Amino acid sequence: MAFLEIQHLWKEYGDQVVLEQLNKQVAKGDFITIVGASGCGKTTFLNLLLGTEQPTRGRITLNGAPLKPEPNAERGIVFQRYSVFPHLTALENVIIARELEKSPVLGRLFGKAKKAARTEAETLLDAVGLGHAKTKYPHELSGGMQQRLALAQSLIKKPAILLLDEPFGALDPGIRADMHNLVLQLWHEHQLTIFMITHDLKEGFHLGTRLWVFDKDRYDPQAPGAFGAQITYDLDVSQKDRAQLEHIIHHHSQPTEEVQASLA
Ligand SMILES: Nc1ncnc2c1ncn2[C@@H]1O[C@H](COP(=O)(O)OP(=O)(O)OP(=O)(O)O)[C@@H](O)[C@H]1O
Repeated sequence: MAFLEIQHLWKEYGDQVVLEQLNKQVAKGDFITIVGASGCGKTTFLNLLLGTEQPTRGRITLNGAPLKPEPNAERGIVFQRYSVFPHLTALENVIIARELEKSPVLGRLFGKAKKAARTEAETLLDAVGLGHAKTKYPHELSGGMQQRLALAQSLIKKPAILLLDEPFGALDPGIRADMHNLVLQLWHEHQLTIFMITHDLKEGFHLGTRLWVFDKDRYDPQAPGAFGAQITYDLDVSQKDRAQLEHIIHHHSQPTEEVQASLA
């Protein structure tokens, strides 16, 4: 049985077909990077995995059981725009992620449980390189530091699956390289299965073990919403090889200037 299985998955909004007939199996520990033209349904797909959106048809199973129809601790997400609480310090931001999970109504933990959450939050902040910034507020942190904080917030819930929606899109190249190393380290240490959307094909190739291209096989200019995107390429990129990257770019049906530039 596959760890995660996507079966005949469709997503439509009204008469707009966004995703069409996706079928995939994902093994535990896969690091799947996702590229595709703007608006082709990548975030919608992540929302289906997270449980904030439901398929129109088909289903996703995790260890053989249908995914719970709402977000829960088994799936964590980090967006491009920072999702941290502005009025809490870095440490409090991580602790509250645990509190909201364990005590969704009160949003508070007490005594031993609170102490344990604090210790875990401190360890995670050290792990993401924010050990020196525990008492700082988000506005006092750089973009890269805020994304590190968002990662720590997700990881304290011990997700099996981490969903990353262009988490480094807004960061400078140097900071991005540091974040790549951090994500690879966390993926390994926490034995995560990761789905990550990126606009940077080179980044997808560098980080992933599989690279998925979302694209429309069929397009009707008279009815742009009639056909949805499919996963047109599922490439094993675990063995990094520049020739393979050239191949992907060559066969990508809509090679954008951005993609070409990323090779330069
Ligand atoms: N809640 C919604 N209601 C109606 N249409 C939606 C909704 N969410 C997304 N869409 C539509 O679905 C399509 C896919 O959107 P989505 O955000 O998944 O694309 P994307 O590939 O992530 O784009 P980008 O790369 O620009 O972020 C778009 O045409 C969008 O307008």
